[in-house]
Amino acid sequence: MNSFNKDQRSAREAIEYAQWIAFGPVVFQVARSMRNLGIIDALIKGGRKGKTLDDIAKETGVSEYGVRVLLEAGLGMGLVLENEGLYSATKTAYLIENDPMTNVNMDFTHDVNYEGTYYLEDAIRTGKPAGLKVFGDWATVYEGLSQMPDKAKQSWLNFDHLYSDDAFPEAFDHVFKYQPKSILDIGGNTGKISMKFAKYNPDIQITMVDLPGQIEMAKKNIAENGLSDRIQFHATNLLDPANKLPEGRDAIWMSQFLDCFSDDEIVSILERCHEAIAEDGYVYIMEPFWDRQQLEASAFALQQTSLYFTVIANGNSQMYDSKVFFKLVEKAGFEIVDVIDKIGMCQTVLRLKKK
Ligand SMILES: C[S@@+](CC[C@H](N)C(=O)[O-])C[C@H]1O[C@@H](n2cnc3c(N)ncnc32)[C@H](O)[C@@H]1O
Repeated sequence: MNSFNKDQRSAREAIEYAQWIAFGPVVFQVARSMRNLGIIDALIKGGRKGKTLDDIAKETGVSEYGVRVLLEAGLGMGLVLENEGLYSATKTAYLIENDPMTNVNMDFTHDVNYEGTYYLEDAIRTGKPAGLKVFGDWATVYEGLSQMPDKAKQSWLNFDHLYSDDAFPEAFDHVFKYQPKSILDIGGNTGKISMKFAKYNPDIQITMVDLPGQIEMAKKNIAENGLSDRIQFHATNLLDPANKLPEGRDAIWMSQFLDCFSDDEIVSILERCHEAIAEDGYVYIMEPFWDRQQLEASAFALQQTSLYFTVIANGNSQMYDSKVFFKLVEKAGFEIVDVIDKIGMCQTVLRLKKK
């Protein structure tokens, strides 16, 4: 994919596009309100023939005024069609209502990022996640994740899981091909992936590494799934270079983890992986690199997700361009042995060995 090397819009399209950007937050809230108030659902149920504004107001219980302003905004946004007073839904409206990826992205944008993104400019100027204050007084979102309001936490988890869930078991086939006996799952979060490892292979010894708050969350989930005897825990903050990793495992797994760190922090964590891993072991990294996506829509979603890291998560990380990331891996003393694209919806799996 190389769609970023020329300006593909005519002057007229550029004017329209600039207005989309100028009204971006309004456009977003209109679509979300139409979804939440049942207006898109009513439009879809009206089929191609469509429904009158009155009918939609009666059906949804929203005032005529409310339906009118949303429908009119929806016309300009390409969500709504109008023919002789009858309103119907477009394909885009159908996706806003029914597409799981679109819904997870919208909820993540609203529940986690919307308020905080107001402070994006401050975040860029200071290198700090200036929007995180809307949730609490933490240095990074990860310290506060287990204490975030339920709705925000759920939308965060849904977002995180959407992009990694469908990468399994395909991603594991690339790990178990080399028959590791022990594995570190770094940044294991809820314990979901450690549990998948445990179920995939009954003999492998698993250690999950994460911050203390997440380890507590994971311990509970793992106990509820009856897998406590299979998984050990190592609570640590890897931002501190003095915090070493448990040694001697013959595989290290990190999925959607290193994107939580800056360039220098990634090198520091990988250097500690280098120290900790068995001499002939492999490090596996699963990341959604925006430059390795098949579709422009996927690259777009990842490029915009980077700003969540800037303003909410930690102020200094992102969804990486693989060209930038690969240099960091090599700087830490690793050689990239395999690059496997098209894992699940958007992931790439890297296999590294010590140089
Ligand atoms: C985006 S989640 C990845 C979850 C999981 N690996 C997956 O693929 O779905 C990142 C994880 O890294 C952990 N993490 C972030 N900063 C950390 C730090 N400084 N030390 C240890 N773990 C950290 C977070 O707590 C979180 O569980």
